[in-house]
Amino acid sequence: MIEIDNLHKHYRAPGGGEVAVLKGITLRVPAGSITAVVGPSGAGKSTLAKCISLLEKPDSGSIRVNGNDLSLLSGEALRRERRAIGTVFQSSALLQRKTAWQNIALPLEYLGVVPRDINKRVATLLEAVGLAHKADFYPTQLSGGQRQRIGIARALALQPSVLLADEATSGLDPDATATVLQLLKQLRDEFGLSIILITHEMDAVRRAADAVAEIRDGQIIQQGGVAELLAQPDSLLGQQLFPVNSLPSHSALQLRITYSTSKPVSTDWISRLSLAHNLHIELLGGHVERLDRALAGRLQVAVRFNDRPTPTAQLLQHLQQLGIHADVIEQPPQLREAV
Ligand SMILES: Nc1ncnc2c1ncn2[C@@H]1O[C@H](COP(=O)(O)OP(=O)(O)OP(=O)(O)O)[C@@H](O)[C@H]1O
Repeated sequence: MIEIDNLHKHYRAPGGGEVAVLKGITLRVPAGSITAVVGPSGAGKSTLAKCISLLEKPDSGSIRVNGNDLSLLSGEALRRERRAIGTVFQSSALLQRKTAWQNIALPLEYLGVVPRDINKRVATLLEAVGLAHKADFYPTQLSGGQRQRIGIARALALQPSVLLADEATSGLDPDATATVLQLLKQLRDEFGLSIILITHEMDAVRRAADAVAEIRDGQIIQQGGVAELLAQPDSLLGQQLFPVNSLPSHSALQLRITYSTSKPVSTDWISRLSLAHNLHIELLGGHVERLDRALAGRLQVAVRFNDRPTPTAQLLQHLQQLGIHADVIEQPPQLREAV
């Protein structure tokens, strides 16, 4: 578990004066979960990453790992406790003259771990990241995704309870990205890690994160569980996670659909609704996806009645029973009268 409370950090501006970069960041990442931190360029994400990995000292606030406040430490105690946090960056930063095996072994050698234990630990880690067969390969002989997986194995060498991944999938192709994200989820579950995923890729957030926090101008402006945000019709983060680009449609009842997470949504709801109310539905745009723990969906649809229209309120109520929240975006005049 990592608990970040009211973290502040400023830098000296080159022309004099100070720039406040983090203005009271509070974030909790429980063991066995992945929280993504997103936000525009210059929002303070890297500064937050540097504070969490203890490369920068925050001005005030606390960073507690399993209850231990790391922001208060310095010298030997800081060096010792830094092990609680493993980091992996965009460029995996592997040493080019060392093999995958040697790169992973390095932090253990620095610590003076005996060779027999190093062998065991490196073998376990190579196995965990699925690259036991690449142990003797040099970084230049590995693909970008494989390098990143070795970087993750090295970050885990000292058995941290927190893994900080700063833009760990940026620049990787879709397959390599998928493999790295899958690995992070597997490590979350196997080792009960608290993972902080700093990223600008909403796709990565949707696929891997349990929760997400958006940081802007040094402050968290929205946060919550990914599934919950997707189920909130007006959540801006939810809209960024599942952008809905709709086709235009005229003279029809247009609905914005959001799948609930509290109630299972039957995947055949369109047929059920069509049969019950003698209507047909045009799908104008949207996104439905099975996330780790729920079915999430945000869609825009046009509803046309074949015969006598059902009052809109009744239709919305039926949708609610099917686990679907609907907002009316457009309603033709003849339907307004039918309500
Ligand atoms: N060492 C420094 N000295 C002065 N200002 C800095 C320093 N490091 C970062 N900043 C400023 O702090 C702000 C936040 O930078 P930071 O790198 O944390 O943003 P970011 O969200 O990671 O952006 P990006 O997504 O582009 O990497 C920026 O305005 C930047 O100019």
